Amino acid sequence: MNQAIAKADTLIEAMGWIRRFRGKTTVIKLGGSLLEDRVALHHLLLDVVFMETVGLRPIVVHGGGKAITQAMADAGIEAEFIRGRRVTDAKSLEVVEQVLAGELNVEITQMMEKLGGRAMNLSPRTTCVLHGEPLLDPDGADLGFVGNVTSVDRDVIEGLAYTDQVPVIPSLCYDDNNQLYNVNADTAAMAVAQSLGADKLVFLSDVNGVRRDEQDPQSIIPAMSADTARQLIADGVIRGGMIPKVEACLDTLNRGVQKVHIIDGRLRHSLLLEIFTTDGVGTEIHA
Ligand SMILES: Nc1ncnc2c1ncn2[C@@H]1O[C@H](COP(=O)(O)OP(=O)(O)O)[C@@H](O)[C@H]1O
Ligand SMILES: CC(=O)N[C@@H](CCC(=O)OP(=O)(O)O)C(=O)O
Repeated sequence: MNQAIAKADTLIEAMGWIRRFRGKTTVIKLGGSLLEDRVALHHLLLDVVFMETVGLRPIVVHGGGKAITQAMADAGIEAEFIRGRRVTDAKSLEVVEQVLAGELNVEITQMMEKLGGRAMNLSPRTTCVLHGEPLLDPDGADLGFVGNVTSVDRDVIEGLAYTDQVPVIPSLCYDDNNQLYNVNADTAAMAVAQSLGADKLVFLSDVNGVRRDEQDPQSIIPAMSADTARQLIADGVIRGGMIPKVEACLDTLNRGVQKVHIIDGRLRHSLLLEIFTTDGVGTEIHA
């Protein structure tokens, strides 16, 4: 009996948070490192289904960097990255499209449906909601078919809320000439969050947050200012795949999204902990 009462207490405790965030949009970016861990992904999608069930509006944007690199290797193509972005020629783009739109997008949507939620895949193979243009590298490097999102079909995404469906969006966009581009998924999540005026943007990765020493989980920085983040990139403390993530956070804070978090998706219920507890987990970047 006491156990049942404790469960009821937990529900009552959650009520304040649920009221606070009901109807509010949270963009959740799933990284490829996390997508490799099916158990962690299962728990995470369960959190997303829970959020939707209690009236929050989660939107999932996903990458799949690790799976793309593996599929490219299988096709005999060597991966090359410049400042965390994959150089994408025509052949690589085919692989990227197959992995992101043909495989992961469908799998995530199906997993959510199996967990009792309703989800809708919005990909170039169904309904593409991201539009953009080629991304120009600041140092003039040729990135190939790498895109930058310039507009998002808000109406399509927001319309799904009326049918209780969670949008699931891969990081691909079309330009005006129907050319497809590979978009870094952190950048894509940022564009979606900005366009919808999201209340929260959460990056779920395979590290516990931004660390002073990449190898040392204890060196996590729980909160940092935009200036510190820029300095840590310049100093090389933040490198590789963490660069576009932090850059996306900085850009997002400039445009009115209130909170940006980088958290460990492998930690069970990290998403719910982030939203429904005072302390939160991972790294929060503030203006
Ligand atoms: N200062 C840092 N703190 C934490 N991780 C870092 C840092 N600098 C680089 N990284 C790397 O960034 C990776 C996360 O980026 P990425 O692999 O692109 O993740 P995702 O697939 O989730 O987008 C980490 O696994 C880590 O290797
Ligand atoms: C241009 C560019 O770099 N695109 C990314 C898209 C996937 C992605 O960003 O996946 P993660 O979230 O797992 O890093 C890529 O090809 O890897």
